[in-house]
Amino acid sequence: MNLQGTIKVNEKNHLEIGSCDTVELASKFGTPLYVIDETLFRQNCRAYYQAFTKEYGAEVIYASKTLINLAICTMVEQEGLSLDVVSGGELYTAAKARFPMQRVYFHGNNKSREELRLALEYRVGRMVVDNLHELTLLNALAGEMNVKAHIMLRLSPGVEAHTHEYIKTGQIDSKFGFVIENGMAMEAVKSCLQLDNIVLKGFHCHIGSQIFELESYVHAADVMMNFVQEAYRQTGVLVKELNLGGGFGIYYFQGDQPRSIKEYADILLAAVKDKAAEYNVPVPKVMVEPGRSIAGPAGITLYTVGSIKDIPDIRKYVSVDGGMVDNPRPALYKSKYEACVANRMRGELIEKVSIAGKCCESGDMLIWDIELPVVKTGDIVAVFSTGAYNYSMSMNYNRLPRPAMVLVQEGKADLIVRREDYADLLRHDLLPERLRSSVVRLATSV
Ligand SMILES: Cc1ncc(COP(=O)(O)O)c(C=O)c1O
Ligand SMILES: N[C@@H](CCCC[NH3+])C(=O)O
Repeated sequence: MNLQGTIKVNEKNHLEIGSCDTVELASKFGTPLYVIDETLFRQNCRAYYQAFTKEYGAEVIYASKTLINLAICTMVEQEGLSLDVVSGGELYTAAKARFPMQRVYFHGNNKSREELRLALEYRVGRMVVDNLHELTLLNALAGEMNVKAHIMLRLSPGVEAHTHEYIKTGQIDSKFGFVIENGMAMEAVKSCLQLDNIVLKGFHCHIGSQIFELESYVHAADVMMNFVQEAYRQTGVLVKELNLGGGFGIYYFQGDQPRSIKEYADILLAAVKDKAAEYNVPVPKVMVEPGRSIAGPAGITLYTVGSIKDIPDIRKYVSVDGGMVDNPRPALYKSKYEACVANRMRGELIEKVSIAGKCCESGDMLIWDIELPVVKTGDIVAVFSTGAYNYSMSMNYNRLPRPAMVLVQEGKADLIVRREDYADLLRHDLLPERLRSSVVRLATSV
């Protein structure tokens, strides 16, 4: 078990986070419960700020798809990071949190007209343009609104990151960005020059997520800097900004060996500098877009154990009160997690169990074959490293209300996302007048 941040075992043999006893958190706020360690979240922001911004003047842009709400946005702002948003909803959240719009980057491979208009109205710092349709639309909208759109072009560098198939993004066969290899990217640069309301500021790429091999980033930096030079040579445009995306991996499970954020910064910035010299172009301003490595380790999820089904010599299923609805990653990517019995951290008897969710879905398994102190109904199970892509990917399948989220620090626990109730589930349901009659007649029964 990799206890990170303020997570520890207290004198009651309970799991503690942010100096809060998790058993008390579960009883006060109910379960399932997302718990965010404010100290670790801020420490991770600071580690990035120190390694990239203080050391090299690079900009760190928190990827809000990882986890976003008013409290998270506020902390990101306070820690001096910028924000990457990929939808009108994320943008609206940032605006409501009064996030400075100049520090917002708007991503997405299919932004709608309304989303683009909203981003222009808010005057976001950079639009990260993914395709020609968007470029044309953006130019037209900016013209109508009498503003200029400051953009970066998202490029597909053809770099394969060694990670799960579904979270790779930099390879050529991908829905994201302009492909460099086949000339699409250069055509896009040329198109920008024809468009009156577009100001091309830089290039962007993102090669994937949960990446441990820093060499993949060096490769991407090489391809991108080569393109900076080529674009300059072919069009006379010398961009001054290079956004190399996010993707830095974290520890989830034994065998995961993340490098330090400082190493990541040193290697990446050295690569950009070397390549600038090699390709004879000025060193651009560098940006990175971490998400998982800031929020992931800072979150845990608490569940209460309900039914336990023991199939002798085969498997013992321990069912909890959440599952794929609050953490779809094991079902989607076969992601592995570590967990503990939060109310009995050091148990004598250890047994192998599998932790199941409560959805009507055989694939709703959180953890297969984990060794835990003998688990009983009513125990609190804590799953680690759930801060990233859990709440943000949660759903209401089986009409399960989404859990609450608390922010803990130095013994204080504040609710930052309220638990959904049944009324929330019906909030958007409408009953047409013709169904309201107490006698519902079938169309055929005339
Ligand atoms: C464009 C872009 N930037 C940044 C990120 C953040 O990645 P991560 O959470 O792996 O750091 C993602 C997600 O993969 C992304 O698609
Ligand atoms: N949602 C993915 C990673 C983010 C992909 C975004 N480009 C995960 O949970 O690992």
